[in-house]
Amino acid sequence: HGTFEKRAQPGVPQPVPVDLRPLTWGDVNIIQTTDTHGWLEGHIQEASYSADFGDFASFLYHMRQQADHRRKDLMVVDSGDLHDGNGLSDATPLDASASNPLFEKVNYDALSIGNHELYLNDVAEDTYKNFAPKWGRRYLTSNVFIKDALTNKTVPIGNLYNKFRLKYGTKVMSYGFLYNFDGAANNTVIEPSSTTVTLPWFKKSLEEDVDMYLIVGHIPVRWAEAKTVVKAIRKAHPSKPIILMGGHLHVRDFTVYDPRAVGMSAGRYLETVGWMSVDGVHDKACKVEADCVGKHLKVTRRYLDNNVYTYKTHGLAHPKQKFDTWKGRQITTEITQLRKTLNLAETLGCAPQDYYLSQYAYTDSRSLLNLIANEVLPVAVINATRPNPGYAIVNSGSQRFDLFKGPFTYDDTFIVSPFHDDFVYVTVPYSVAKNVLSELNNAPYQKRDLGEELTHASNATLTPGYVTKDDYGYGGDDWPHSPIPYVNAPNYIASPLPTGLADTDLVDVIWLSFFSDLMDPIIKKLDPTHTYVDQSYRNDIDTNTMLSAFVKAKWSGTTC
Ligand SMILES: Nc1nc2c(ncn2[C@@H]2O[C@H](COP(=O)(O)O)[C@@H](O)[C@H]2O)c(=O)[nH]1
Ligand SMILES: [Zn+2]
Ligand SMILES: [Zn+2]
Repeated sequence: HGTFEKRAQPGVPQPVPVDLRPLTWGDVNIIQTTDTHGWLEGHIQEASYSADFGDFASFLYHMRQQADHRRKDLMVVDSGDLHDGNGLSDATPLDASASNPLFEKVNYDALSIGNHELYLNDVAEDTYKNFAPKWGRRYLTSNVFIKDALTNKTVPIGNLYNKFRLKYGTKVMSYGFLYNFDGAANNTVIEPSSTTVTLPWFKKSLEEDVDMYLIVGHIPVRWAEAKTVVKAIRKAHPSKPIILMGGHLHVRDFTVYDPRAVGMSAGRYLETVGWMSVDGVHDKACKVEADCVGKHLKVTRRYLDNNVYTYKTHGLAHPKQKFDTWKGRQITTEITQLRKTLNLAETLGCAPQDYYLSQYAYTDSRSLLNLIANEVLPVAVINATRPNPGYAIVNSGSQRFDLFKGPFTYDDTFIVSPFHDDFVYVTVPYSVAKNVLSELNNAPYQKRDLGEELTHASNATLTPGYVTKDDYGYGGDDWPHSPIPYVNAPNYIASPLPTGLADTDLVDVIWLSFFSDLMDPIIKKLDPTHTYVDQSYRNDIDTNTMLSAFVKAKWSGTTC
């Protein structure tokens, strides 16, 4: 094996190198990234995921060399959500404007759009005008449209579909589907996949002569929207292989729709790179489709930890071979330069301990959400000079990652809390304020189904990490880890409710403009006698800057 070279910061514990099982290659092989959310630098505080996008590019070079050696087809795909979660993509005035050019240096065969490319008009416009065209027909948006400001026409952001032929002869029909996302910017339209599959263009695309169908989508593999597309293709083609490379839930997952149709998603934040091999795409027995109905494809899946040891082990034909490529080094250099330009490593303060997003219950002092609710909101958001006491609420989904002990940098503000929502408020009687949070947390909301908590037998010498059980059971994780606990949190969290108040006393209820569409009806329901108008609470603090303001107020001045 290659030595475990770390890009992680000095002092970051190194995983004990292990024997990684060789990957299985099939007729057709697929490498997937999804929900990278700007993490092109990799994880400098977590050695297991410490490779950067330049290393990933070098890995792809070696894998493409192996595909040539084996004369097997290899596709590289991405399923969207390219920003919101890292300084590289979020520290520029227009999100992803500096990170997308880096992303474009990796040659993907098919890509699709994520919901994070669609929350803001200018980001959707930039994706349509500048990012999608860079990929030609490879940027797939079968059910995502934009109102073109120049022509005033509503057009696909990328391509509805793309039929292409791979190097060793596999003919692929590819689509890009987004889940039924209902929070998109008003210059975009998301068409339910159940509608799309009934349209003439889709039906006509099914008449093309191809060997397999590839659905690259920002769509959870087990959700109805995904199954709708698979079923529609299966109805037209009883045994053509169908491969869905999904995402959005930030989980490692793999599912079997039928003996010749499978779906996979490769986690999040460039922690994971998905590997799938499919044998049977060119099965000579399938002269006519009827001959192979129900005949299982031979599929393997593997969730690779994004680190150089993994890439060398699986990518190099022999351990002494040089791993770094010129392109890989160029990307790494540009990432380093961009981090400097954006000043991402600037230390704002010193975190006294680790705070975890999902490893501990929200009530636990090691929970990040507990820190946000009980310290950040009271210190950095609530304005104590106002006549009424404040009660601040945020959605737990606004917090994106763990916060580690030690130097807290400008980059960390985007890693943990990347969004820039304003705080708005209404002044209501305490009788209303005390019921708002429970109403919010009982509201209908697409909770993240992160799959069942894994209780794999943990081994003390294993580094903590993903332990995944999917439709093929355990064994998908390339690197054996001890499981990290996952604890669900309420969808909304709040600062402590003001105490000692009578029901008629007034309270400023403060929340993020991101979920005013939920809040306004709740306030109305709790106090039908009043018509409240949301007002801006303060113009100097948003979801992102509340964290930097708190760190400067409470954690600066101490040396780590
Ligand atoms: N406060 C905000 N929360 C947001 C915003 N955009 C997304 N979100 C949260 O993220 C999840 C979806 O994330 P994904 O990576 O799984 O697609 C969403 O459910 C919200 O909770 C935002 O602008 N502000
Ligand atoms: Zn995502
Ligand atoms: Zn998403």
